[in-house]
Amino acid sequence: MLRIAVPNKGSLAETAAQMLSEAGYAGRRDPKELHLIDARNDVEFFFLRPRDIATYVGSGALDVGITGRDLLLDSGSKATEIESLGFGDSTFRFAGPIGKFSTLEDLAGLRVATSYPGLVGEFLKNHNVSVDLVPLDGAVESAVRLGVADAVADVVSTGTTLRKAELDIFGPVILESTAVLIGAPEEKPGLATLRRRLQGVLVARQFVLMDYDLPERLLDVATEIAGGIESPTVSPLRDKEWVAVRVMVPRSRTNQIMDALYEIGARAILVSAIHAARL
Ligand SMILES: Nc1ncnc2c1ncn2[C@@H]1O[C@H](COP(=O)(O)OP(=O)(O)OP(=O)(O)O)[C@@H](O)[C@H]1O
Ligand SMILES: O=P(O)(O)OC[C@H]1O[C@H](OP(=O)(O)OP(=O)(O)O)[C@H](O)[C@@H]1O
Ligand SMILES: [Mg+2]
Repeated sequence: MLRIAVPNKGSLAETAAQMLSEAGYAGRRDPKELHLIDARNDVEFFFLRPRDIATYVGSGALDVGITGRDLLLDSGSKATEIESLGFGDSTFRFAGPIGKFSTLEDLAGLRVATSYPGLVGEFLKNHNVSVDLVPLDGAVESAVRLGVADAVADVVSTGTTLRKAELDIFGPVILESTAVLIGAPEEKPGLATLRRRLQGVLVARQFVLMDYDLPERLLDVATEIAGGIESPTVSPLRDKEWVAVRVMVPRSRTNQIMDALYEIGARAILVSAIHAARL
């Protein structure tokens, strides 16, 4: 039975649970539930703090887990990143009082507050800048105003928290993070099925099906606009000069592609959602 660690709280928890449910796995009914056996799918879920997941997986106590790339690197665990899961994107940045710092070197010898000391310490070491790290549990943006640090290093998503604290980002990007599937040093049977299922969910989220009718002589031009994953499916119509075409297209480009196809002469363009996929 594959043992899977899933975030029980925080930014990643809801989407992770949703993704597993779309992949056909059982979900917990009570948000306080910490353990769930899904016998039908031969997996066992452990709901843990996202920060701790890399530790459990790295030690081999659990086989795989869902966490943030930043949390994985911060933990120093032996777990490895298997693939990104298309949600929980964030950037990890330095920030300080507006206009005070411009380069990483400006931080030398100063106090930097963070709740990711492993990640930030490693980054600074690689850049030969020595600072006094101030480890905090969260809300690190307040550390400058309250005088316990000169700058912070933290997760930035919309930037709202930094603006409210009157801080500004500076220096190089520490890390581009996203939710990732991580695995124990030794690969376990059952992992391939989980990966295929999660990839199916990603495909279903990222693509739509597009059907349209087209004069056959325009097929090459239409294929330039939307080529599908391998190649478009083309079916005959009763009118011999026309064909029906079906392609998968990236959801984010749906309207541009519809406009372009209409422009060259496609008609009856219909878009439908994909509920599940194995490519
Ligand atoms: N806006 C965001 N705020 C915080 N973390 C985010 C955000 N967007 C994505 N993440 C990612 O979520 C993970 C942090 O999740 P975690 O549950 O530890 O923290 P949290 O959402 O700050 O929850 P809490 O502070 O309540 O513990 C990291 O991988 C981080 O990059
Ligand atoms: O750029 P933004 O969209 O404002 O998001 C980033 C902020 O969100 C997170 O804080 P969270 O609410 O998790 O509180 P915490 O710092 O106590 O973890 C993170 O630590 C940043 O402070
Ligand atoms: Mg937080």
